Amino acid sequence: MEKEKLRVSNRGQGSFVMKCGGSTLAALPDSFFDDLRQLQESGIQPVIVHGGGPAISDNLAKLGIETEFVNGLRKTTEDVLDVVEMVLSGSINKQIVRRIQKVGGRAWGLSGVDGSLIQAKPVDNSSKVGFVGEVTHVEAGMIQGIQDLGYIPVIAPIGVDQSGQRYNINADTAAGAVASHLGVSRMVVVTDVPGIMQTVDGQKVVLPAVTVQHIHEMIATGEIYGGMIPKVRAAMSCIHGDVQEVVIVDGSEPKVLSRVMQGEIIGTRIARE
Ligand SMILES: Nc1ncnc2c1ncn2[C@@H]1O[C@H](COP(=O)(O)OP(=O)(O)O)[C@@H](O)[C@H]1O
Ligand SMILES: CC(=O)N[C@@H](CCC(=O)OP(=O)(O)O)C(=O)O
Repeated sequence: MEKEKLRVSNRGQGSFVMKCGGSTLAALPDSFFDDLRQLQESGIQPVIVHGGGPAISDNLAKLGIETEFVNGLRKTTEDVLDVVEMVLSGSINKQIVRRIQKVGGRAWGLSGVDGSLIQAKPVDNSSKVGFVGEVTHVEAGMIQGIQDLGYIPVIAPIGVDQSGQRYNINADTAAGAVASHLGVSRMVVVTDVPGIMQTVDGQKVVLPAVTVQHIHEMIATGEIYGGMIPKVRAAMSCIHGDVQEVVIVDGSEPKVLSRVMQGEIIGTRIARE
């Protein structure tokens, strides 16, 4: 166990977890995936955890299944869960794999169910939100095995427990848990805004860095709301472990991933204080 932990943490230095939000997936240019491929070829080992919230909502609407969010989490009935798994583990996961392959990269898609990669239990307010899970364990060795074979792991955020029950996990939460268990030093959250924004003197500005205290204040004042809340929560919980920083960036910025990896000040950085 200790040996496995050491292997995992040594590996973390050359690896990063990228969370790719459903809000931005369709808009990501081929050059984004080409940048990712080049990073991998240079010896950096990316891991992707993706969302797909808008595509889930579209599919639920087509099927006439009602959907609602409780504190940012989708209320997940058995019917909703079927669609969530179909969209995340199926179409979205394979779409990302194909886009990486299209630019000559190597990608291996799987969900948290495969090999019990993401183990989960019901969230505390499951009586209100249904089959929504929180992560109890991530099989980091499996992710490394895929990396050792030369592939970029592309992970859909569905969790599973020992009884075989599956859970819908918010993708930011799942990415934070993967980053922590893998012991990477950095998580990059790719979304549709250039970072955490605040209105200063009537102008919207991107904050280059935020402290945990500032995040709490911005949530309290409503300046951080909706889909940004699970991102900052995931960031605050993973920077307590091996993860040194979480960077929130806009996926449409040219070469955004390599710029973050080179330490350029871009997007919003949440680091350990
Ligand atoms: N302070 C903030 N700065 C920037 N975006 C914010 C902020 N607070 C809330 N948001 C919202 O968070 C959204 C990103 O979350 P979300 O739509 O869930 O994206 P994703 O699909 O990438 O997870 C932004 O489009 C914006 O509407
Ligand atoms: C529990 C919960 O809310 N799960 C999310 C999972 C997808 C997700 O998080 O996608 P984005 O990253 O695109 O928001 C959902 O059902 O929408």
